[in-house]
Amino acid sequence: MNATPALELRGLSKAYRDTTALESVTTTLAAGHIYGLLGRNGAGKSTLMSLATAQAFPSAGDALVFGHTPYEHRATLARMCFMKESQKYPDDYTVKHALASAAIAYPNWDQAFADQLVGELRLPLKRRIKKLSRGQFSSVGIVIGLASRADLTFFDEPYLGLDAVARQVFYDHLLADFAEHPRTVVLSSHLIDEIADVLEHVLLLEDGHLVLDAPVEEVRGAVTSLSGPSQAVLDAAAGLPILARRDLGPVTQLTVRGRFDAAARAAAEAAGVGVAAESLQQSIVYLTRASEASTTTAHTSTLSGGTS
Ligand SMILES: Nc1ncnc2c1ncn2[C@@H]1O[C@H](COP(=O)(O)OP(=O)(O)OP(=O)(O)O)[C@@H](O)[C@H]1O
Repeated sequence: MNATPALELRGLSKAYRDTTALESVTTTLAAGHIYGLLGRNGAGKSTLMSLATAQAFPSAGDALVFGHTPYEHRATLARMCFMKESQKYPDDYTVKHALASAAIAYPNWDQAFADQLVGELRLPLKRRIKKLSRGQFSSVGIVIGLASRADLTFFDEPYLGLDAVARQVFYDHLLADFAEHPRTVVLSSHLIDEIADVLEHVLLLEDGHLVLDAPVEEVRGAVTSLSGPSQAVLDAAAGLPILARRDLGPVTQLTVRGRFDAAARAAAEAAGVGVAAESLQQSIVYLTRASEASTTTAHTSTLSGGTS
């Protein structure tokens, strides 16, 4: 595997007239992994992708793709694919035209794979792009994003309008094809739990700041909920940072930062305490709230996580 990072962002910022869309984002995306670029509406996800793919210029800082500034380097541009949620196509383009253009543009294009995806996603090849439903439009992006096999592929909210079957087709093919043809994939989303099983690493943006940059395995299960008789819950949580507490008469529900291994879980359960690892989405919500509360200056959380 190439040791040059797929993407290196150094103090990357983007300001529009009255909005700071991205504020001094610094991080490194190693080659050969699937990253989730997460954040609420307006957090800066699309802006980050546009800057990384040379579709917009930064106000400060830079984005290096495989060691090069992409807008100065044609060969690097050819290694990237960016499927935008608002991808533009010429007015008279049919699905077939869009796929034919992609076949020319992307050096690693796999036509057989594209044909298979078109079939599974039931895309009408002869229909004009502008006549497609929202889900069909997203499917075109999925076919191009996957079949291009670009070394660095960005999918900006790829599932918009897709039904459950089509979303599963996407996730299944992404994982299977990634295993056979390792590359770097960045998926933006605000539906964190839906894509959690696909991701290896999460980057969370809030108001243009990178507030979390951590492997999924560090985040998932880093927050645990305990519920049961108050004293037993407090005993089970001894020494762990408490992120939230709710008392309902004699019952207490605590959310703590920390993992419960099999022995700790068994001991807590023997004392009548229910133990549940929080989902990736809930863990991210709790951890970012906690980091906001404990520091007002440092923006990026790395997770050390208390364990039990
Ligand atoms: N061309 C522009 N001119 C002015 N402001 C812009 C422009 N593009 C984006 N912004 C602003 O920058 C911020 C970040 O926008 P961006 O589209 O990157 O967010 P996002 O995380 O992709 O959001 P969403 O999930 O809603 O797609 C928002 O406040 C947005 O309104």
